[in-house]
Amino acid sequence: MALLEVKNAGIQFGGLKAVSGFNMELNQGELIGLIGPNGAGKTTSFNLLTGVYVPTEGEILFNGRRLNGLPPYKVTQSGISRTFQNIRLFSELSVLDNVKVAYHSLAKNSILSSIFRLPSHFSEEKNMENKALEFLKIFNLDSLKDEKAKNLPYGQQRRLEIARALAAGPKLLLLDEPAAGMNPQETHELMELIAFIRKQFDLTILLIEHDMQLVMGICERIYVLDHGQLIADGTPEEIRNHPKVIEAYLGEEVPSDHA
Ligand SMILES: Nc1ncnc2c1ncn2[C@@H]1O[C@H](COP(=O)(O)OP(=O)(O)OP(=O)(O)O)[C@@H](O)[C@H]1O
Repeated sequence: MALLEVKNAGIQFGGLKAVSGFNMELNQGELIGLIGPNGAGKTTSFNLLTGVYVPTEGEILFNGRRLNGLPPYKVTQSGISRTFQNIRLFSELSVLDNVKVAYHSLAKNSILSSIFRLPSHFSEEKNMENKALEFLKIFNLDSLKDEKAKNLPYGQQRRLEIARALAAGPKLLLLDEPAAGMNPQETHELMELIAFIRKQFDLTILLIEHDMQLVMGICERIYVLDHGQLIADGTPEEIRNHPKVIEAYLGEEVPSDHA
């Protein structure tokens, strides 16, 4: 059984079909790209997968369970985490607290034990802090744990957002343009980091990315959207030579190794 099955899913806003008849199957452990020209429906697809939007057509199954209509926090609890195209951190909170927030949404302890500051509250708090620090180490952000998130350079903010998404313990990680705004060196390091965390945490990763070198270099398969429709899916080689993909990208960035 596929980890994620998207069957003819779509959403309409007024008269606009932002995404329509979208089919996708992700298997455990795959690293898959989702590409398409501006406005093709990529972020909308992520919003469908994470409960931000409820599909107006089709269905989404995760581990065989129907996700349609689940609110975003329930989707996170069921094992799907994401990052955003425009970084969404708690800018006034410390780097460490930004990661700890992810645990709070999953914490087993009751609100009462927090209010009355029972011993279990403190041990869970300590536990969360240690786990959060482990993630920060992986992302090379541990020395910045007390810094406010807003003071980090852009590339580090992107990494922090991924660390936070990972801290929620997902099986499926959705990354929306993780390399946006990064320089080539940062992008290269990010590629290595993504490959590493996939192995280390036994993740399945779906990646939206405009950097074609990144997508073609690390993804096993690629889905291509255009005007809300899936126009192709296949290996990087198949996608690179696909006539519909080439047509969709005419006048835009052409997906090649050297893009
Ligand atoms: N909440 C909404 N209400 C109305 N239209 C929307 C809404 N969300 C998305 N759209 C429209 O759906 C279409 C797809 O947008 P989307 O942001 O998913 O594209 P994208 O492929 O992620 O583009 P980009 O690469 O520019 O980020 C666009 O025409 C957009 O204006």
